[in-house]
Amino acid sequence: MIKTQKRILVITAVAAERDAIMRGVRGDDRFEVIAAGVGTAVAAAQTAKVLTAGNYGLVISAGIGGGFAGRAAIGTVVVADEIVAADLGAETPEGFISLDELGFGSARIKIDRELAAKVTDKLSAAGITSRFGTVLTVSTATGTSETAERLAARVPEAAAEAMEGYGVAVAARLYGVPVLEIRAISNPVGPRDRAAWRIGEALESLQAASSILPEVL
Ligand SMILES: O=C(O)c1cccc(C(=O)CC[C@H]2O[C@@H](n3cnc4c(=O)[nH]cnc43)[C@H](O)[C@@H]2O)c1
Repeated sequence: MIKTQKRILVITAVAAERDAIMRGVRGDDRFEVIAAGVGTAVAAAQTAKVLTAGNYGLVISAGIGGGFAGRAAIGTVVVADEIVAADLGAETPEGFISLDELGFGSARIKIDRELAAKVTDKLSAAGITSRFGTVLTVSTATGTSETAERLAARVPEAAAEAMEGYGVAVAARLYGVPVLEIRAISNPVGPRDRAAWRIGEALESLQAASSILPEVL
């Protein structure tokens, strides 16, 4: 397999996610892994700052995430086929209007299917339970069944949610660099029960998922 000579930028939210990924890629110096902070603004700004300074062939938004019921169970890995900024739009008495419907661009970023398939195929071969799915980017982590149901109705193909992917993807698109999003599921999307988040299990899955990246990219 021909490997990319360009560097690979991985953007996480927090240091624990960054460290799990660094353990996974085992010192492969093509990977630069940065804990940028929580949310799209800081994720986009940090991504753009790094891309301005370097020669990168791929950007990955990675970390833990919430899984939609019946779509992505705790400990499994979701590789995005599309990233959707699910709350970017306008609220009206009749319901939510997306950025696309408003005519202000798109809240959806498609992922290169071939590239994402290489990752999921390798994850499966390594015995890591994973799936393709749409990953939502939200500004507020879902904390009620009502919001979970509203988001699932708004984006029926949603498998997971997190808080940075769209920001990372917008910055990468600006620089013409392909993007992936990889989420290890730590909690269900639904009523907030922070004590029930399986962060350790998700970080182990994130490390395991990262360990296949040097071979596949
Ligand atoms: O407290 C810890 O030890 C710890 C270790 C690793 C990560 C965290 C986080 O809180 C990460 C926040 C990050 O996680 C994403 N996330 C996870 N679950 C959800 C969710 O249900 N809805 C939205 N986002 C979620 C998100 O990308 C946050 O930035 C703590």
